[in-house]
Amino acid sequence: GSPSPSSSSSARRDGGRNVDGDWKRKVDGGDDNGNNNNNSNNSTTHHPFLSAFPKCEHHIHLEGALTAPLLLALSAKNNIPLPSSSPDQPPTLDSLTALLSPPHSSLQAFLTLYEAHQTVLRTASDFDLLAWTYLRRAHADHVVHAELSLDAQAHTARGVALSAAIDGVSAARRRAEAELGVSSRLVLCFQRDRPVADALRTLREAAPHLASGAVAGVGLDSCEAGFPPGAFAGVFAEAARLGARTTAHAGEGAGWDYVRDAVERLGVARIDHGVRAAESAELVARLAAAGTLLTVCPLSNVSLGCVAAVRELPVRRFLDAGVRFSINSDDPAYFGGYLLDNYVAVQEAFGLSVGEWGVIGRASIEGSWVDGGRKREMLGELEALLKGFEGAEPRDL
Ligand SMILES: Nc1ncnc2[nH]cnc12
Ligand SMILES: [Zn+2]
Repeated sequence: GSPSPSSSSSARRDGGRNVDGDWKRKVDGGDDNGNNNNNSNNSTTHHPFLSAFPKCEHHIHLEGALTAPLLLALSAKNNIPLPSSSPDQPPTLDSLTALLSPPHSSLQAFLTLYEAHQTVLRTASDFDLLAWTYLRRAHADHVVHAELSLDAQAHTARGVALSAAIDGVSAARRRAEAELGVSSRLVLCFQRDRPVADALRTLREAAPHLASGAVAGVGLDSCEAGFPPGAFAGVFAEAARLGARTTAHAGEGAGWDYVRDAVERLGVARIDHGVRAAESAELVARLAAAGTLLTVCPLSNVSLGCVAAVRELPVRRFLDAGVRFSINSDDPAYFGGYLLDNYVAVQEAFGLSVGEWGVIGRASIEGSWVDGGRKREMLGELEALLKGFEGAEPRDL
């Protein structure tokens, strides 16, 4: 169906009384002022600088923001059963919460669960509710700009119209801009373990949405090892001709050579994850020289066993080498935290200075897919914050 101008009214129509009142509070994980109380430590009270930091999130899969309350509500609304360990024991809030909680045994094990869960998404208003719930939660972490990924093929393969998914997300994005002042973009990700021809078909179907601005760019995700980026060179060349921004997951589940392949053969100016690029000094120098933005996802990398702990990530290495990167949540419902939690985890592991956070913040803003005016607005807020905390100790940030 077509999206309504107000996502709250469309959600109400689809979800009946479940979508109001208690349910809404549970789904949002917070009270009606947008204060969150789930999935989080005392980040806000203990980290005045990181809480107030104007954040750009570039790597968040909307399907990865399907929290346990949202899964239960959409499963009931659309009459789609959730996978359960036993047929006569439907999942409960507690059992689902446990299932979603990290660690996950592998990227593939996580992806299998994630794909099973997203079958509860059927209508434009479901996508609207999902995107709005995420954007509202992100706003509580002072995310000022968000670039939202969507696995288009996973939905169209289940019979959901591409335009329904896109229209639903667009409605939530408009509302977030109007009510929260959060700017956002939509990124359609091709799944690299599906045929290249399928990606090309999806790109062509998305062309009108690229032209309208409802879709800003394309990405490449899913199981990485064995599916090198170069296979999609033709798709990415056509996407660029259509005016799409481009990014690709690389260097998460496979090695640094996949990062090089994505840069060389897909021509991307951004890499999602990219942390294994640190294994090649030559590639590190090249990424720094090109100004390529890596969208690093600390809690994701730990949750999927890519690294044993956040302190093992090449954060210092990248800062020292001048590699630009942003910090991101990837799939917050599955990896134990939203964006502020990821910022706090980085600070606890590395004890960065105000100046180093300035470098990260500027790269995040400069690397966002927004115009110069929006960048200047966000930079102005960042510089004012940095000035206010000049000379502060890392432990007080
Ligand atoms: N971390 C991840 N890696 C690859 N594909 C994904 N899709 C959602 N999350 C992903
Ligand atoms: Zn990802």
